Amino acid sequence: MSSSPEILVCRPGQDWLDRACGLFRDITTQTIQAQGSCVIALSGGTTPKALYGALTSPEWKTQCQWDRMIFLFGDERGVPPDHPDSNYGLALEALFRPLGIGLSQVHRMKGESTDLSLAAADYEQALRALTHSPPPAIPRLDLVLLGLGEDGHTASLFPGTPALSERSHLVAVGLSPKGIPSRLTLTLGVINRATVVLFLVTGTGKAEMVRAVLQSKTQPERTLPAAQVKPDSGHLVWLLDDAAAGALMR
Ligand SMILES: O=C(O)[C@H](O)[C@@H](O)[C@H](O)[C@H](O)COP(=O)(O)O
Repeated sequence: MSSSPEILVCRPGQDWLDRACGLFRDITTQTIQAQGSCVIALSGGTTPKALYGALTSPEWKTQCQWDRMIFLFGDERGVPPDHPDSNYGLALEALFRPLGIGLSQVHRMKGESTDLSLAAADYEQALRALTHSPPPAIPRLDLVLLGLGEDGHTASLFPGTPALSERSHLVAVGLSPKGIPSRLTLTLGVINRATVVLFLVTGTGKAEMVRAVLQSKTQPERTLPAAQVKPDSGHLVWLLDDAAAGALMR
């Protein structure tokens, strides 16, 4: 079991973005120095858009070794890549294209599949092949970026859903709150095996959930997926802006 999470708090906006970019640069550079490449699972939602914009800015884009990175996704919505909700679509437009990252470095989840269970199995197979991790090994990703939902979900692991309790598969089908198969997600086994897990959380809307996950004394890990992210031996970092951290000091 790893030590307790490292919690970093910055002023909102550019301070938070600069700290996020600095962490991304340092983690990827150290990993590439040590092993020649860095396998990263990108998070979804809207927060990554600001991060990608900062990483592709003149200040940061020359500080990372992009050609040594392999990009996976922590989760994907059940939509085609050109849909506005696609996590891959956002990364393609805001990160991969601007940086000229070759699509051979990118492995997307096929959210458009009419059979999400098959898409999950395919992604699991690709993940195992990419990381040379045949069953029963669990791939060790170098960096997993995560966001936090206001209900405590992370990736597409929603409270009380089968994907959250999935222990034998690396990738599962995420159910929408209405119970409709609508997403693909890495499962906790993969996430908790990572060398570094970095939560990127901003805004007052997340403050109460940040406090519930990080400070609650009533065993939040029993119900809140984000509280179940406890890397086995890796490093867990929460990068919060003042707004998201606002309830921690109460
Ligand atoms: O595909 C997704 O929606 C995400 O992976 C999800 O876990 C996201 O990270 C959180 O819901 C936070 O989303 P925001 O960044 O939009 O607040």
